[in-house]
Amino acid sequence: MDDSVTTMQLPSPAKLNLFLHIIGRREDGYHELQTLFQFIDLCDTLDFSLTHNNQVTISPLIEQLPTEDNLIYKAAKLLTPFKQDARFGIDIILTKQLPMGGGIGGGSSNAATTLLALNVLWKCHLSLEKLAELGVQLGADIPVFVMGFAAFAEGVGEKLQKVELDTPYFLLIKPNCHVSTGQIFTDKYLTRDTPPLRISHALKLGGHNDCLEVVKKHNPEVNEAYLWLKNHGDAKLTGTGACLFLAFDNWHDAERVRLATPQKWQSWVCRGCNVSPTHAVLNQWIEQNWSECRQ
Ligand SMILES: C[C@](O)(CO)[C@H](O)COP(=O)(O)OP(=O)(O)OC[C@H]1O[C@@H](n2ccc(N)nc2=O)[C@H](O)[C@@H]1O
Ligand SMILES: Nc1ncnc2c1ncn2[C@@H]1O[C@H](COP(=O)(O)OP(=O)(O)OP(=O)(O)O)[C@@H](O)[C@H]1O
Repeated sequence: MDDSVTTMQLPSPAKLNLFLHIIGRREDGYHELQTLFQFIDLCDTLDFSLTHNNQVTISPLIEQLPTEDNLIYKAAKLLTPFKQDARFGIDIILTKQLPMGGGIGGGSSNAATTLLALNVLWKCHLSLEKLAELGVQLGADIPVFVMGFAAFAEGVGEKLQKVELDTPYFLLIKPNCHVSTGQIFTDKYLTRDTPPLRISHALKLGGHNDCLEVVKKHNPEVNEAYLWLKNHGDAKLTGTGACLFLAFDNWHDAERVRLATPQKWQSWVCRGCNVSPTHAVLNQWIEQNWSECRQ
């Protein structure tokens, strides 16, 4: 195998929940959702190098996160039984840009990117559907990153219908707090009875985020940032927070508000995407290395 097919660099994007309705709770504690996922072009980067030592290494270490708990490591271990050659290993370099505990799915995205890359480098030849089925064992947000299209999602977030959405610019703000998804979903004041919508209505009418009130209650700084952003338009919370976002028709307006954002909060202007940046780059890579991929 030549060098071009033993290394791969992929972007690992964030997602936004344009709305997040909780319509019920399953017996296992997981919640039945209706949500609209769109990717944004704010990304981590993962560099993969194939090895033949049967090891999975990840660098640099994420502070306070043992490698065994890193979703990248867990994703690699999930694919191990499907490797074409048991000696295959992988060295992964993670360049982190996405804030953690922000509700933008950085960890889930990293896991999905790893599944997609190793499926090719380790010649597992699994379908996207099979990778999504494996991924959901690690997290409800992983399937949408594996499938790679903007989607209306139901179930726990894994039943996906592809949608074509406007692609506005978003101002994204991260208040200085880390929200635990588990804590929000177990709060007794969380409302879990939004009536289910048909996809056509959901796309026409939009929606809200049922987690907002509970997240604001636990995190005064989210409330403060929400009130600030609301002065500029229809501010929304993504996932279980802490990140908030606001859509704009053009980059200049978004950047103008970003420049006015209190400096104590991290802020970005990014663009909504209907195709995951991971898939855009991966498809190019596969085209360039097609003959080796098929072996
Ligand atoms: C809030 C969202 O980000 C919206 O996209 C997701 O629903 C959360 O996805 P995630 O972080 O991949 O979630 P997981 O890692 O599977 O679960 C984290 C915790 O959230 C709760 N959880 C998650 C998803 C869901 N539909 N119902 C839940 O109750 C579970 O109690 C779990 O303990
Ligand atoms: N590769 C990874 N990158 C980020 N976090 C990871 C990773 N692997 C495991 N984690 C753990 O997952 C937690 C959630 O991180 P993540 O960046 O996915 O937050 P989030 O955007 O709030 O996720 P979600 O919206 O899916 O709940 C982190 O606090 C961390 O403990």
